[in-house]
Amino acid sequence: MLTVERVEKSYRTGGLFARRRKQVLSGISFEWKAGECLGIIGESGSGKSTLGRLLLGIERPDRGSVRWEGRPADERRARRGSVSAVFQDYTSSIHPFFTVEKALMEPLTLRNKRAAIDSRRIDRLLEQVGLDSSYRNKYPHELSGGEAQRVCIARAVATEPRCILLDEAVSSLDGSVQVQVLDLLRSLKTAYDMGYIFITHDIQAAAYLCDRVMIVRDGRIEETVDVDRLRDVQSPYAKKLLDMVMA
Ligand SMILES: Nc1ncnc2c1ncn2[C@@H]1O[C@H](COP(=O)(O)OP(=O)(O)OP(=O)(O)O)[C@@H](O)[C@H]1O
Repeated sequence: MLTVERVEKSYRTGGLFARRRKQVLSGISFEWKAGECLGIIGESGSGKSTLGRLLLGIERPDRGSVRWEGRPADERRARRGSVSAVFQDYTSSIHPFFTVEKALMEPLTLRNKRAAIDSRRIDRLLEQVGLDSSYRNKYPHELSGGEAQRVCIARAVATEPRCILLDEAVSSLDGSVQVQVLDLLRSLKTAYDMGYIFITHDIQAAAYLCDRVMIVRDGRIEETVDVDRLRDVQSPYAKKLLDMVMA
């Protein structure tokens, strides 16, 4: 389980020695339970990716806490087996000189340095993301956007975490490829019995994949609602966001 309590985050503005700070997240508290698919939605600049980095322990909050199974997210032990991530920029997520096989081996060998990785494991991972074994020897520049993102997803599931955090992971894919990747995520969720934290500005994509969405505005949680009650949102901002999609 992930527990986020009263998180605050600000950044210095105007250079290294500037005193002024911009508040990016304020009073963020929520829980994510195993198996759940939680959408975090909001407009550009609302603080979604900053929150994602705090959940991954890449950055620390100024105040408040982010804990996986009770341990602070910035402890590697807390994250191991708990969470992995897929980002928007699939081209730079895979080392340009790594074959797909090497890219998939990396998280497995990091987790278990001494174990020899069974090559059937690589084939199985590829198969699960809809790619055949001929992809093992391809380099990132030989992959389409959808294929590269499938490899990133295979990397994320390789260590079988409880949760995958997806930050705008389908946003730069073409419409039909987006739906294919969302369908893939749905099937992997069942196969691996895991959940997602799905960060996006796209309410439709969030509604397709998630059980619950949290609407973030100017670094605060505006409203959290179950997807099947999305039409019942209360806050004027959430209503406006929805109307823009429904129009
Ligand atoms: N490392 C940083 N240093 C300074 N300011 C930052 C930093 N990271 C983010 N910000 C600022 O924090 C605010 C929120 O950014 P963030 O990327 O979290 O928003 P977002 O909702 O993910 O937006 P987008 O959908 O456009 O990626 C922005 O104003 C951004 O300029």
